[in-house]
Amino acid sequence: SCVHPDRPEPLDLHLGMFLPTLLNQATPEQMERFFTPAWNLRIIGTYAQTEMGHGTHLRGLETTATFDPSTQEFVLHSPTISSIKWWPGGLGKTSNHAIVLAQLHTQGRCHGLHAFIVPIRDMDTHVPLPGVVVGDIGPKFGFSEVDNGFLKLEHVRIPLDNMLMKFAKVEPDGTYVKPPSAKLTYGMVFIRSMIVGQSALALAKSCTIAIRYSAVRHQSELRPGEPEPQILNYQTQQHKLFPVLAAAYAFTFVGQYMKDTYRRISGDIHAGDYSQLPELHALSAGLKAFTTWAANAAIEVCRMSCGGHGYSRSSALPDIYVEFTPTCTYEGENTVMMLQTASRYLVKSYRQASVGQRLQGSVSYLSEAAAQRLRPRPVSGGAAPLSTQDLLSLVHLYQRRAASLVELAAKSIQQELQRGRSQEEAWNHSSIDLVRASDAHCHFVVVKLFVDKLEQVDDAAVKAVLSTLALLYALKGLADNSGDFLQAGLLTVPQATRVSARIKELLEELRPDAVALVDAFDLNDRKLNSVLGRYDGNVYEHLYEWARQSPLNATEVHESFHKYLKPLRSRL
Ligand SMILES: CC(C)(COP(=O)(O)OP(=O)(O)OC[C@H]1O[C@@H](n2cnc3c(N)ncnc32)[C@H](O)[C@@H]1OP(=O)(O)O)[C@@H](O)C(=O)NCCC(=O)NCCSC(=O)CCCC(=O)O
Ligand SMILES: Cc1cc2nc3c(=O)[nH]c(=O)nc-3n(C[C@H](O)[C@H](O)[C@H](O)COP(=O)(O)OP(=O)(O)OC[C@H]3O[C@@H](n4cnc5c(N)ncnc54)[C@H](O)[C@@H]3O)c2cc1C
Repeated sequence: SCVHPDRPEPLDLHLGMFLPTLLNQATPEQMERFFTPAWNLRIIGTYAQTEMGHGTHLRGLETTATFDPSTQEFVLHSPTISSIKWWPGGLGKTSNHAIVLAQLHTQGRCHGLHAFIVPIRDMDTHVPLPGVVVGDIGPKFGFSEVDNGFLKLEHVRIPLDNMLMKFAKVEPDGTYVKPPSAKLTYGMVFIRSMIVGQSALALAKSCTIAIRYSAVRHQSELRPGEPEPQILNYQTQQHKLFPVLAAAYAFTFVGQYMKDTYRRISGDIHAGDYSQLPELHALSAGLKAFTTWAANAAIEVCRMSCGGHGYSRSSALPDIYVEFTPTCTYEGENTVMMLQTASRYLVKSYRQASVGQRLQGSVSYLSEAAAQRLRPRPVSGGAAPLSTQDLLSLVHLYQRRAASLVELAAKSIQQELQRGRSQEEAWNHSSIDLVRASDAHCHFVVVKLFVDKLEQVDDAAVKAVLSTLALLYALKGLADNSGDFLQAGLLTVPQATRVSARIKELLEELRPDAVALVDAFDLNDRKLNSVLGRYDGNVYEHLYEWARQSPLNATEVHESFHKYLKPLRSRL
């Protein structure tokens, strides 16, 4: 990571999952035996959970770890082709250890998924150990620097104390001791929380490149006879890029919040208080999905906004895209994560609120919504007056949209049940609504955190421009999702028209500050690694320079001319 800052590389899983999983799930003795050498890079580890046949449905994983009390060992085994571990980063060639997730069998019973530390390569020769079949899975969409691997375990024996036993335990006689909370073994909340910050960084990089380049690039005529304007002066260009800029700021604040929340709640967990784990799981799953989906789409908007040069790898945007897009899939596929937030949290909370329970945390608004439903509605009905200036009223609007979509999803489940479907069938037949509800909930959380953040800004000028960005973020989201707001009776058609007009004004207001706002992300040229996004704006000279370095230009006449073209021509 020192050689390629922010680029994927073979040690990512070691640093991002192997070490943190040890920190969270290893006993003090295991910390000494594994963490210290891992910290010193003698042990290089990866996190091997996904199998060829299953990534999402963890209960469907097939790898087994069977305890043999006669030797005090676990026998790790991949019983089928589909049970071969598949995808772990750094597994193919780099790692000498893996944390393997396997179904624990002891005393003839299966106790579900547990984590085991499995040495896979000889510590001196790096040759795979007996019974370990390991290799690289081949070329991918991107990530070519990373040896994502496969791992087939053939009755591989590891000592009893290689099971991560901070929570669940196996005694020497094979007795299984349950963890204090079954949910602790899921893990993954750490990385999901951190991915939110990665979304912000990917957005910040992309819009820095696209906005700087749009200030350098001149194209077409705005007024006949006048010099070609900077493309950043076109309203459509601003409409593409300024909402991305606003989202980059929003997600930066949400990323900081997620980091703090993770620290706070994981502190409680270490102290034995698990009460906030559901909130942390729901928030990290939902915001991981919400921010990665948004960033994934926005990177491509930025790339296309650079015209032809955006397609050149010199822009850095193609690499940013292929390196970022797997965040929508790994660490929990996004749709599945949205459904976790919806089901396990929003719908459950909705039901609790409906019977009058007061809710805490990010869903407390569902209590208010439930209370409002009990009050008689005003006779006039209709949407409340909308202020395109007042951020707090917009937060409230997002909150009411989320509440209404949660209600819609919960009602859909109810209706499906009344039709005689089973709970699971009713659930599947409502899952489009459930994902929509989660999306709206996350959108509300993002808008709220952005607005909350403004309260902490003292500098009046900074506060003013950040407020403009927050307003743009909120109104653009309103315009993009106007169907939801209209359907929920929170917006009228004339109000929607006013929102579009206000967005245009905000774009114009932001134009003079746009370049300064991306400079404020403080991403240096080395980190951006983009010819189009250079700080000095000297794009064309360096584009020419970059092309001259292309391997095809190493010789004036390419060997293909002598090998193929010339002989072919002589035969014609
Ligand atoms: C799909 C689910 C969420 C559901 O699993 P399930 O066993 O069917 O569970 P359920 O019945 O829905 O829920 C049971 C219960 O467990 C809770 N729960 C679920 N996940 C967590 C968690 N992480 N923390 C805390 N709690 C969790 C749920 O909310 C449920 O709670 P409840 O019973 O309602 O109170 C889960 O299995 C899962 O997380 N799958 C995704 C797998 C994944 O994330 N794999 C990542 C592999 S590593 C990787 O990709 C590395 C990337 C490379 C890089 O970072 O560079
Ligand atoms: C670059 C990269 C690196 C990775 N690194 C690692 C690693 O280091 N370690 C590791 O263990 N794994 C790793 N993975 C694997 C990754 O975690 C899984 O691919 C991911 O969890 C998704 O699981 P899946 O592939 O089984 O997708 P699937 O679950 O098969 O998803 C396919 C489709 O089915 C849908 N679907 C599945 N279940 C449901 C459901 N219940 N409800 C509705 N729709 C559903 C999904 O929404 C999706 O549209 C990596 C993957 C990639 C791409």
